[in-house]
Amino acid sequence: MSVFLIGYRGSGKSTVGRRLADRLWQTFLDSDELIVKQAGMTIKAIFEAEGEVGFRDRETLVVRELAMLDEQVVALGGGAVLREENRKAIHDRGHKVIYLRCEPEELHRRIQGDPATAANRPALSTLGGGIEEVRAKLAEREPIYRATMSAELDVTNLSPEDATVYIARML
Ligand SMILES: Nc1ncnc2c1ncn2[C@@H]1O[C@H](COP(=O)(O)OP(=O)(O)OP(=O)(O)O)[C@@H](O)[C@H]1O
Ligand SMILES: O=C(O)C1=C[C@@H](O)[C@@H](O)[C@H](O)C1
Ligand SMILES: [Mg+2]
Repeated sequence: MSVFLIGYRGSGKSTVGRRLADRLWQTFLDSDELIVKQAGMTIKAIFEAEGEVGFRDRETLVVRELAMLDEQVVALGGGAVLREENRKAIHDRGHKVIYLRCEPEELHRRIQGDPATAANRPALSTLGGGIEEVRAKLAEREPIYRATMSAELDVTNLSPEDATVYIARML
């Protein structure tokens, strides 16, 4: 069994995932990092060259590989559980899925405060990646995150360290 962290961009999946893996003495893997490594391109460049569908196809292959492993802490991309086949790959192997829930305003603050990552992430709609997009996409996705998760943690007011401790206790 592995632990998969899901949630919107900026919820802290990569930050908390790395800390949680250290704490559990497990390996940390990040689907976005694996996609970038395999493609040899940034996520933004993949979207530009292959469209969102091209990126999602790559993501599906990576999720399938990740779901085969055990004893890992996995941070998934913000849209990685949108496809039914990805959710099924994770559930079929009985992995635990933690949804890092966060208020849209705080997500937006964190995304904006991380310009290096932001430069490599494409907008997801014609709303252009700002607070309006975060609100709209989160409202659309939250039911999917919740239908996928084993448990939810509201990280809006938690430091990465506190979020890590809470998840370790939940597990
Ligand atoms: N609990 C937290 N409190 C405050 N800032 C945080 C917290 N967790 C993460 N951050 C900051 O928010 C930014 C985004 O975090 P991170 O990259 O871990 O998010 P993510 O969920 O992996 O996003 P993405 O889906 O884009 O990969 C980083 O600058 C990080 O330092
Ligand atoms: O929310 C999303 O759809 C995305 C989130 C990021 O983690 C990346 O996977 C990519 O930028 C798409
Ligand atoms: Mg990340």
